Amino acid sequence: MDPISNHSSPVFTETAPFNKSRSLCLHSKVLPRSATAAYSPSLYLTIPRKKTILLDDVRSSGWLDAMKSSSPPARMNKDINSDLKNQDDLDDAYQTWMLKYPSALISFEQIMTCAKGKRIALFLDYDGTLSPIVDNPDLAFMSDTMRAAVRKVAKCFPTAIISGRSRDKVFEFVKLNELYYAGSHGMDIMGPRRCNFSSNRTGCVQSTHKQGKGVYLFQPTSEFLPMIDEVYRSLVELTKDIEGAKLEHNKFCASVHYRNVDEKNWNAVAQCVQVTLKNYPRLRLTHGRKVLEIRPKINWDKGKALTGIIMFAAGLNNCKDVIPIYIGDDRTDEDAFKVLKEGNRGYGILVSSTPKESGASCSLRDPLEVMEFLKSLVIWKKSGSL
Ligand SMILES: O=P(O)(O)OC[C@H]1O[C@H](O[C@H]2O[C@H](CO)[C@@H](O)[C@H](O)[C@H]2O)[C@H](O)[C@@H](O)[C@@H]1O
Repeated sequence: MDPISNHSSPVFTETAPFNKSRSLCLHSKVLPRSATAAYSPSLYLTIPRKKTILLDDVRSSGWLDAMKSSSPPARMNKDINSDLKNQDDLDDAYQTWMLKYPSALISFEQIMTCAKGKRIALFLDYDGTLSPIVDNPDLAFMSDTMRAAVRKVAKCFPTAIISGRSRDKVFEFVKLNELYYAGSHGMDIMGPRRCNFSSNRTGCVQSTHKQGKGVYLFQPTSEFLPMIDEVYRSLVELTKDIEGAKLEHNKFCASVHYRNVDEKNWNAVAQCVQVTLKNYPRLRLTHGRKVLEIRPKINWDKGKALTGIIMFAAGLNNCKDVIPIYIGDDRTDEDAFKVLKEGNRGYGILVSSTPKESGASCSLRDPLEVMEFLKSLVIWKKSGSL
């Protein structure tokens, strides 16, 4: 597989021939149509009385279907025989699915044969990839053994975490200094000072991380912060009577969790989000696993973040010999899989225990298999197979 050849980023543009002081600037395509236009301040949001009209909106726009299919359903507790039969069917379906998305563990040797002589760059999603999905997002801790595996693999290959969570929050979970972090679905990238993110260009600033380390920050949507704050506050208010609904402020993105909401009330959650979005035309909706996420309408996602980190970070600027491996479980990870697939470069690995369509090229069943894969990478590197 040809890694990062024919690379062209629609987002980062180089302003000078490459040298150590090469700088980044944002291509105008990235910026929202009216980057400087004022947004409507302090819109007071209420759910209109004519709920039926909104409900129709929610149904016709396909939101409810998308919400239902956003996460594998929990196994139903029927009688044991039919449950076993269902399980057999599910296993068969999974095996068939794996013909198209082979296990990255089983295909490990094959993947590594392609990586021989090249530099691997590793990209990891957090929730559902490094930590199992749990009901309370505040308690999605990764295990110490997973942390140790990530620490070891990061010593062998440049490693980045690309998450929908805010960068600070995902750092609190992962707690490893030696990684790149891209929070808010890639809209908040932090790299060490040695990387080539440059200051004095749109969105690039020098900063100091909590531990006092010098870092570069790349935040293409920083102007949206007040708007996201406002939307977050409005949605907290709007959803406060919906039992189980939970708002999460992910800095450049507001997330409305409905995992713990009774399915009969999902309409109400969707209505709150839909009525809010109508007042903020510069924001858009994306679906995650039992979560609706509101984020800036700009040409930036996990795929662009992956491209940016490869191009300008970790000394990987001569990308031709870099082979990116991206591991993720969520719909938003599909943006990164797409970048790899379209560029015919590297490997997208989908983490899923149920069959689903994906742009990934192989699969892993769950975070435990992800950990096995990371350990295999370390063993491979240490065996000098490069
Ligand atoms: O890009 P990721 O790192 O995968 O983050 C995506 C979202 O993950 C979190 O929500 C998901 O995991 C929770 C904990 O297991 C689960 O309760 C929730 O239902 C899932 O959607 C996180 O809370 C979100 O903010 C992220 O956007």
